[in-house]
Amino acid sequence: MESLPLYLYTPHKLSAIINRLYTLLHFVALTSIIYYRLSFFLSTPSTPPLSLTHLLVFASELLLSFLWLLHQAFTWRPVSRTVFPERLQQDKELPALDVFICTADPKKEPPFDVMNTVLSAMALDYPPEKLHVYLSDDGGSSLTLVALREACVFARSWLPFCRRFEIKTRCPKVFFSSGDDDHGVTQSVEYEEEREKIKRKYELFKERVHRDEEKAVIKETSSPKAKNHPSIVEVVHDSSDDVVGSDQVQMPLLVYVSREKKPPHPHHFKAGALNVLLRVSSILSNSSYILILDCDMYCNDSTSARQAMCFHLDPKISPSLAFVQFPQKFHNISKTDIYDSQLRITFMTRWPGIDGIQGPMLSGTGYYMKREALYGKFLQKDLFGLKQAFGPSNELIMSLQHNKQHNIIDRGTSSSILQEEAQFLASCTYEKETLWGKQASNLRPTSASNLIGFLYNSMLEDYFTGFILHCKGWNSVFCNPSRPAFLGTATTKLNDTLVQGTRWNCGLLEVTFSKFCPLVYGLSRMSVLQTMCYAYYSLQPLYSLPLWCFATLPQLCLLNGIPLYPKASSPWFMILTSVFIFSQLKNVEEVLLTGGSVLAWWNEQRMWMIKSVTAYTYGTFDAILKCLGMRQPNFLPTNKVSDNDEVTLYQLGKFNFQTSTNLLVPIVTLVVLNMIAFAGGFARMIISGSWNELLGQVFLSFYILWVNYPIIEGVMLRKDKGRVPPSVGLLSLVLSIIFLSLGSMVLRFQAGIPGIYNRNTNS
Ligand SMILES: O=c1ccn([C@@H]2O[C@H](COP(=O)(O)OP(=O)(O)O[C@H]3O[C@H](CO)[C@@H](O)[C@H](O)[C@H]3O)[C@@H](O)[C@H]2O)c(=O)[nH]1
Ligand SMILES: [Mn+2]
Repeated sequence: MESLPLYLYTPHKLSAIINRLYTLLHFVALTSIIYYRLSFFLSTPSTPPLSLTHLLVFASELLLSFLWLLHQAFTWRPVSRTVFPERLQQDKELPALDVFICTADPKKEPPFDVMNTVLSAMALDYPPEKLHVYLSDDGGSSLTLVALREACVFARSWLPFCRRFEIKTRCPKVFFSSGDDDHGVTQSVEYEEEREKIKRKYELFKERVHRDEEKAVIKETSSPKAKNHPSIVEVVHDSSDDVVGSDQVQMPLLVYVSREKKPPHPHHFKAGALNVLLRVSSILSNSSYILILDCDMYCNDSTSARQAMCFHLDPKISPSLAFVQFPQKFHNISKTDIYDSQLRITFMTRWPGIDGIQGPMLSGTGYYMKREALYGKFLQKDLFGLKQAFGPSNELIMSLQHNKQHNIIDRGTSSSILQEEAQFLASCTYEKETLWGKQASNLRPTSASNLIGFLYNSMLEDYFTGFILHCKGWNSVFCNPSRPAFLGTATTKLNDTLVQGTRWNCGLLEVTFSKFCPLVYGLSRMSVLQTMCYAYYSLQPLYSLPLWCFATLPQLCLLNGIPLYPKASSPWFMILTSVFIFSQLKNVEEVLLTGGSVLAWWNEQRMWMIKSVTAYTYGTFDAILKCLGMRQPNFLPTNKVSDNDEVTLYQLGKFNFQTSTNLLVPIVTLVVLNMIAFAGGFARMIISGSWNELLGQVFLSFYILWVNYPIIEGVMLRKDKGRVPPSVGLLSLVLSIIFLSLGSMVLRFQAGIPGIYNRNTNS
């Protein structure tokens, strides 16, 4: 008898039809606009040189159109999936699971919160003897280690409590602060008593960790240790210690890993940390599947592992399935979400779309990875080759061959040799001359197109590693259950959002500039649609060019009375307007369909503009400098703590302009520039009656100002701490005036050359 399917796959046919129709219509309109521009340029070929402004605007239109086209791949075949974990085999048939949690900085990532993530992972609804939790501490902080030991003690009470009362929220901090006891067992006196008991233990645990944190703050203000320390591997809890049958509960294996760091050795940030965990875990537990979590991403649904297994254990898709990706969701999103911190479009529109092609991109956290996918397909017998690829550790090589062996359980922790070996695997020289972190296409003929571990080429290790996996023919699936499987901490400060965005976009361009540029490398290795999706991301930072252009040049021309767009009375104007309106309407439709509001769409528009002229722009510079070898890569972990004022501003939906000047000046300058241009242009339009020629440009400025009203407010109206500092406002005004005066001079100089502008007015 055929068993029931473990999951259901639902293509969204109606959405697909609507999306494709829209794509087609929009494509025709865009082509006609390009035709219009070209015929305009070619109509009077005898009068060179062409106006630079026209060319730049046209180039921007082309680039925007191209990015739009690439993006259509995400909307081509949207699907969704439903899982039936209750249909899984018995517990004893489930595969072993390792959980990797990374932390890097005890100040930005408070140990107590990290421990809550660890506890939520230990409490996953999975056979404890098959669950192994690893914490990587790149900060090398004794604080984290001590906190982990405390967490382990608390887990002895917390885990049985969760299991006994079928608690749903297994992150203790959330459980004790939310007040709703959403447990599966009906309320009882026994439960209440037990809850009180655990709560006291929890408070004690919290107190201890916080006390240590405070002590540490006094002691070490800046910790040079983070960059220079030996490797530490400590098995905090070994499940073979648990006496089965006694009233003591079984607990998962819990291991603390702090890899060695020494100044001249590159440590490759998170990818490096994950690779160390891969090696260390391979000789301790060597589970076939791995859940990867950022230290702020707690497990909000303890059944996520079983949900993921519905895909990994499905005989039809399992052989080629590399990972099951859950969306990143956040516990601290405010109603207005002014910074678009929830990354709605990524996880609600794009991932369900790409799931209908070859599967979602790797998203850094909240995914269940098949270990084998990260080990490449090496010839099993070639010991020399294996050592060249994986490094000198015999234990590690053995683990590759005995896939299901749980070394620590088989041999016991007493094996100090194993401990030593783990330390060796976490040393900073281990990877020298090996293939760890490399995409090995042309390194050795025997390992053609192989990768080992998470790849180092890009700071966006997730995007790049996922890309290479897909190129190698692996698939992924997107699992988006109604109860969020994981919840993280979203950025609630403009500065954090933009700094993070700069890192991401730099990471994307690092891939674009490499020989793995998705548009070229991907095309021969995966479907056109999947390539388009990856190419879209790899070129996303280029939005900065057209957005800078559209925020300055039409405005400059407007002030000088030079039209750039067709006359309002011409049919071309209609086409241009409808392209604008329909693309916005389509956007609104998407936002509404994914549960957002019109306000959310409006906020997304603004953040897209802001990010384009800051994060995308700086990310591009960073990537170029890095390519030229003029800049070292740097992964500054995102802040996971914020003070009360910041949170209040965010909750109120008010922009917090306490942002580094580098990031703030471009935004404010462009807004001020548009204010001047709009005022000047509008006046000119009224006085000279040239509305027919200038309407397009006046509207563009108006639209930019309308969307960015909160910035105007921040410069001119607000008096609170979060306003735009007057000095920045002044600097921006000066910069705008300089740009507009210099620009006007150039335009006048160009206009001096006969035959340039006189023909524009005829079009
Ligand atoms: O040298 C480092 C730097 C960071 N991390 C850890 O990496 C994780 C992600 O860092 P975070 O500062 O939270 O960056 P985000 O930009 O918020 O993270 C997103 O983007 C990253 C890629 O830039 C992905 O790796 C993440 O999974 C994804 O959530 C955190 O747990 C850090 O502790 C390390 O372990 N070592
Ligand atoms: Mn993060």
